Amino acid sequence: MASQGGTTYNDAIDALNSLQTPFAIIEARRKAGIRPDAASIAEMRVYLRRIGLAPSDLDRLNIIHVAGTKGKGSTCAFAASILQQYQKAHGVPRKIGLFTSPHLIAVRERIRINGAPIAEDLFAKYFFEVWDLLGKAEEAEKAQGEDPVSEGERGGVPMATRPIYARYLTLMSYHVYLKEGVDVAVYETGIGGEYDATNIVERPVAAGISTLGIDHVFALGDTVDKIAWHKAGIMKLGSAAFTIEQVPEAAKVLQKRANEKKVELKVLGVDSRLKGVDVRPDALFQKKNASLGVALAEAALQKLDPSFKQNLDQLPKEFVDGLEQVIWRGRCEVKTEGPLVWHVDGAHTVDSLKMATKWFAGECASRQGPKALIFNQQGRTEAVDFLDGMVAALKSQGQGSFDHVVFCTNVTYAVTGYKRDFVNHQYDPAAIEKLTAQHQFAEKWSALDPNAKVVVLPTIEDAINHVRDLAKDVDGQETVQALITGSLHLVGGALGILEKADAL
Ligand SMILES: Nc1ncnc2c1ncn2[C@@H]1O[C@H](COP(=O)(O)OP(=O)(O)OP(=O)(O)O)[C@@H](O)[C@H]1O
Ligand SMILES: [Mg+2]
Ligand SMILES: [Mg+2]
Repeated sequence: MASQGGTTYNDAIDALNSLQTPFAIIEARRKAGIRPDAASIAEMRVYLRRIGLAPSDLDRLNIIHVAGTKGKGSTCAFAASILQQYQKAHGVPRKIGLFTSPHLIAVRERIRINGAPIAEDLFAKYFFEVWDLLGKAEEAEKAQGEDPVSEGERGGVPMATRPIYARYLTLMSYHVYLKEGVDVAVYETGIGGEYDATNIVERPVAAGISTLGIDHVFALGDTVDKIAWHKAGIMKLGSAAFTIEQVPEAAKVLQKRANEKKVELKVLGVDSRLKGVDVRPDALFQKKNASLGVALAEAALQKLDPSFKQNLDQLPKEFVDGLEQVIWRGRCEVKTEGPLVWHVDGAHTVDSLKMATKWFAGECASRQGPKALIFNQQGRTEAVDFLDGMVAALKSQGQGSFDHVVFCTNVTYAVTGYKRDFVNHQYDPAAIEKLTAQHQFAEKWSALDPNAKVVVLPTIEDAINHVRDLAKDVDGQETVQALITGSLHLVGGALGILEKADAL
């Protein structure tokens, strides 16, 4: 597909959506057991070359690289926010990049500079520059009689002209950050580490591995040690490496791989200098993320600013401000709408859903009134087993159970359907149409808690309106406490509705 003369942000998002792997192909690969492997990295290097860059060019970005099952994005946000505050006070670093995934409200949120998502026009400009460079380079290689297939060939499948969605954005981010003169960039891995598109960086400033657990079982393996092997792949000889305390199986693998790579891996406890710092939410997992973020920022500043000296007794003011003023949308957010209090969290794994439910329970402790849940997770059959943990987590906090439970799809609006930034070809369209997953969730929840009033609704907008209606019936001091969780797409769509157009 050519750029078709389009130049706007919407054109770019449409072209980007055309790079999604369709559901049918994902299924076929799954059945054939095709997983990301070393060839994925080889291909990324070819694409990088085709946009005129060598891996050594990425050294200029002074990359902080973060992998982990949970807390990657939060850790990255802490590190970037600290660097931001440091810059305000010292003028160093000049420009801070932050590359994260997935997006919550708009695709361009994944590529930030100095805290802000890149502007729509800039996104479109760089998007099509990369698009055209890739097209022309492939043509030129073919014209010279080079076989562009052979280098990145995987199992006889020729390399596509352009990489798939997430990898395209990774590639584009390098182009953007180098053109814009970014001198430190914080990168969240997409899936895993070893074979993730972000792992073409050879000399990061530092690598950080956040909490490990089970997720992406098909790509990474079904045990925490297999998963740890992948995440350990971002540690590089000559770069600082940090992690936090992990379950023993994971810790062992990380250490073993660090030894093999001759990397000194520092295992951080909760940083004692965080005492008195208002890290939100006030939960252990977030203090671990913050501790990792601090260590990564320190490692970067040690390289970028010769006058920076680590203070082991106390965090500098810029660090405290960075931690306290960090903005990381869709995680543990509270929004009050009259007699209705929304709690929004994008948790979508077993452990993080328990965590999110406990956080919600804590928030509910001081309020009276019914509790409502809006939940979805699309395209993961195992998600039905996540529900037990949530029921148990609420009970264990002495908060009883949800009175109302709503399962909906990630389709944003009842009338207009998906916002462009959320179009997703990777899910089974028939299952969305029939609300298959949602009916399974409903059946399971009714078995777990026969007293709950469970409903299945087609869209996020319908679900929100349903809960808003509940709030019309509460009296006096009561409020409806609502939790929206299970998927970042759900949460992003919900924030878009709750805050209208200005959610970004
Ligand atoms: N260290 C942690 N351990 C367990 N749960 C966590 C941790 N950090 C964050 N969470 C939970 O996971 C949610 C997502 O956090 P975050 O965006 O930082 O993770 P991520 O690793 O980037 O996840 P994703 O897979 O969505 O990219 C948070 O809202 C919180 O509920
Ligand atoms: Mg994930
Ligand atoms: Mg993330």
